[in-house]
Amino acid sequence: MSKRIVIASDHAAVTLKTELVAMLQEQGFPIEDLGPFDTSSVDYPDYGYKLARAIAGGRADFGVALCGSGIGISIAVNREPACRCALVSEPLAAQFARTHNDANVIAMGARMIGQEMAKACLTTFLSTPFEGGRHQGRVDKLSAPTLQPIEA
Ligand SMILES: O=C(CO)[C@H](O)[C@H](O)[C@H](O)COP(=O)(O)O
Repeated sequence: MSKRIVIASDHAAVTLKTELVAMLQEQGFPIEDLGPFDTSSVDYPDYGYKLARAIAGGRADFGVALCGSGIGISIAVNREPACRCALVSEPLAAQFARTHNDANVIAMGARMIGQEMAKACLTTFLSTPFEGGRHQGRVDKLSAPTLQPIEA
């Protein structure tokens, strides 16, 4: 079954969001756009929360989170324990986000990278599987309710 994707942004990344939605639709992904739908100023924590709740609630398998730098919305999404959100600006980082971190949300900054680079990052992200193995235990630690100290 095709991966279900949700996408959200703030005002700074509405144009990039529209481009990525069109690409994903062309590629046949079920994609839900959580907004916003115009460039009026909004707060990235609100849309990061909306996206994170959609992932946590099982409405989607993967998320695409966008803002001007990608930083603010990635911080917001990562407050939801079910989300592993990776901020990337080139495809190798998108690849590692999947192979090593099993990231389920990709964040990008519309004021940091061009549309073609963002498309390349997203394509890599969605086509790269998690490697498992030695990475599984580390990812499990990320998903625990709290991080645990190691013995000194
Ligand atoms: O979260 C950010 C910075 O880490 C994003 O770049 C936002 O899009 C940015 O802060 C919005 O800024 P604006 O001046 O209100 O457009």
